[in-house]
Amino acid sequence: MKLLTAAQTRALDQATTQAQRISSVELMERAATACTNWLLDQLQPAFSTEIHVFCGPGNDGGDGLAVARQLHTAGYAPQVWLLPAEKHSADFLHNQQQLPEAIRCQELSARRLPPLPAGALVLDALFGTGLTRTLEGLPATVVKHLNQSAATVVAVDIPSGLLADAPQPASSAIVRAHHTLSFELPKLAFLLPRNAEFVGEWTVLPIGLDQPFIHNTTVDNYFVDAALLAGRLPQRARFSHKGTFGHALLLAGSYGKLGAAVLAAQACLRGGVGLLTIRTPGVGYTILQTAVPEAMALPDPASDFVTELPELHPYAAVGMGPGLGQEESTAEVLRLLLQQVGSRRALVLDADALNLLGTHRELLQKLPPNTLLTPHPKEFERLVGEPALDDYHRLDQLRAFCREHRCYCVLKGAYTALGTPDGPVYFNSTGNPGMATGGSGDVLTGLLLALRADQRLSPLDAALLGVYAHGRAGDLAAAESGEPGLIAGDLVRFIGPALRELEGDL
Ligand SMILES: NC(=O)C1=CN([C@@H]2O[C@H](COP(=O)(O)OP(=O)(O)OC[C@H]3O[C@@H](n4cnc5c(N)ncnc54)[C@H](OP(=O)(O)O)[C@@H]3O)[C@@H](O)[C@H]2O)[C@H](O)CC1
Ligand SMILES: [K+]
Repeated sequence: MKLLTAAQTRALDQATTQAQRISSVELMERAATACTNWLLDQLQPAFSTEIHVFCGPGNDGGDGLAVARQLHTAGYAPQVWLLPAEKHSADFLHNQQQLPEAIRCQELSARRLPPLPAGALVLDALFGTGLTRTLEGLPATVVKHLNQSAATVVAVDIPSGLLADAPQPASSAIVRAHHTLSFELPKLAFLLPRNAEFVGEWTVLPIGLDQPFIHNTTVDNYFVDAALLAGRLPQRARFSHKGTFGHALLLAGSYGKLGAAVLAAQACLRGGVGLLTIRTPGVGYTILQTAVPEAMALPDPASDFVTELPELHPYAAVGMGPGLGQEESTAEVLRLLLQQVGSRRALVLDADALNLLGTHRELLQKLPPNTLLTPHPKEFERLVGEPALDDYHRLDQLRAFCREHRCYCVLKGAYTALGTPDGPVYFNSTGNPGMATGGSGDVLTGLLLALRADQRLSPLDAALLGVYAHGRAGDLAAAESGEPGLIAGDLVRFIGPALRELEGDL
């Protein structure tokens, strides 16, 4: 799915009314119907539920008025609260006129704020994507009132006070919704860590907006769902051979951290690699040959760390990082690797390989094009050399980093963000908090290494598929073990089923 800016969303509304020859009031009615149906699904059949609909002066408020009317028709008794304003949108005024007299409709003031007890339902239709500045005065007081209440708050389109696509002061008054109902597409703001407390659970409600317009709109950000990945992972042809799926080299492990190498190796095999060779310190030889008999082991002459780079000739892809440690001799291996890997061999760098890049910054200039890096936010900060001011600044840093180094960078988080050399950022939709556990990143590295070794996949597709399948494996594992009980080894077991879901033209 594409993530449109607020301005693009407005243009999409217009394109839809033109293409479908409907009025904007009809579109608003559709949007309201989608919200009402969602609410009825949640409510039924608690007709006694106390419902308060808070409406602002624009079309978000117009949506709220239409929902109130529809809920009334469905047998509920919503109360409407209006924010006083000098001007109102035409569609707001239209829906205000349509409001049945039986609905209690009152104007808000600092002294007239309704008590909102636990069990009450609040519909936040104060402001939507037309927000132009931070809320102050009465609107901010109302938001504070909603946030202090014990009621369940459902935001129409976006929590009021939150900008859809731009940073805002940390002190901004923003509704903390339990649920957010977004029309047709999610918004960039939903995917950023800082906004989780405002957006709550979010749901996209399709309202039949113009698909050709969406198709032809160029965006900076995508939300990666199964539909976006359809057809990107071909089924294996009967006559395919190990060469098709590539021979990968994994440099991983150090004394006390061989588990990282084992997990990455197992994930690489489950990811479908043709052949896998692992370079570990001598101490890892027996461990790897026992734990991962499907892989070949190439022990380093040193017992505790990787200190020598093997001959790269046989390999289609090289992965380096899990559990390596940050010895100077290992940094030297990374330096040689960057010199020798060439531009045709795929390269995946993670964990200590990234930390070594952060401490040997001159090596950053040697990254071959299409290198795939998988930092978590702290590793990313070390890579770029300065902390991010906020989530949007971090996204800017990600875009700038990928442009400068012509690389792909997987910034790990709740909605893992894949930065690409040409600018677009792809936010992943799969995964769960159970995956915040040791070894989860090592599994991702192994899986990505396998997909980068696969000769059929572009660097972008390998990265998108790997990140999505990793999260999906986490979701399948959590369904079995629960989130707290999930361990990285479970992810390995579910890589196969996750990839199978993506295979072919699902
Ligand atoms: N996406 C869709 O397909 C549909 C969306 N719909 C809904 O429409 C809103 C967007 O409506 P819009 O009228 O553009 O904007 P808002 O309702 O968010 O608010 C605009 C009014 O609010 C004033 N405003 C803006 N910021 C502030 C502020 N900080 N303090 C006070 N007042 C503010 C603004 O006044 P200005 O002075 O800035 O002009 C406007 O009066 C979208 O979110 C959906 O809910 C449609 O229903 C159709 C389908
Ligand atoms: K809202």
